[in-house]
Amino acid sequence: MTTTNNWQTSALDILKQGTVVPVLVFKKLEHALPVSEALLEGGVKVLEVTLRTECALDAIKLLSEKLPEAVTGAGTIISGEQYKAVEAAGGQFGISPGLTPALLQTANQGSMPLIPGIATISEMMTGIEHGLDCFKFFPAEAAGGVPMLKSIAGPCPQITFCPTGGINPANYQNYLKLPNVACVGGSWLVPQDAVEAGDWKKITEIAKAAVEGAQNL
Ligand SMILES: O=C(O)C(=O)C[C@H](O)[C@H](O)COP(=O)(O)O
Repeated sequence: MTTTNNWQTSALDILKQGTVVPVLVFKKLEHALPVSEALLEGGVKVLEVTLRTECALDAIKLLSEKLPEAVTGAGTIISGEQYKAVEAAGGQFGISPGLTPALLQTANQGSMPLIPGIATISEMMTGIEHGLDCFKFFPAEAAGGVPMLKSIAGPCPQITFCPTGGINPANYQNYLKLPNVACVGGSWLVPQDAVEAGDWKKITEIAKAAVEGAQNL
């Protein structure tokens, strides 16, 4: 069952727009703009706002309106209802930690690309059956890391990944060197203590270092 979708852009286009994708947890709506501006200043363009906090949808709406130069989407989508809510809020993409056939069917009826998470070959095959060729690999480090992605590239070289989970400044380049990895995601890019302290400069510095380190690998 290969399903075609009417997504406004492809999942691969989204993944290719930023080599490092911050996993954002906004506890307060007022943090959304300054944090995102600091990330843009550091060269980070794709923003994954997790739906883990109450203000997440409002943050996606705000960033979509105020920062058109960013590519704002949602993380932690675990239901079709959440997918639709993100779409309605103006999100440009959705990322989920895992996948279910119901979620994939909802996404295939929508206009927003979904990048669902997989940790096993069988989950990836379920995604492929629904017409997908881009996945989050989550939790990357715990689920086999770089060796797992190298193994998957054997039978399925056409599949592209955004590994997330346990990625940090010491290991992210190892992932980005793989031909089946377009970008990596992680919370290390936006430390909560910097957000709480309003240290936007620090967030720009971390972003800049990560983006520079991703170039010329
Ligand atoms: O919220 C989601 O949608 C998730 O799937 C989980 C996040 O992607 C990871 O929690 C990020 O992992 P760390 O960079 O190790 O903190």
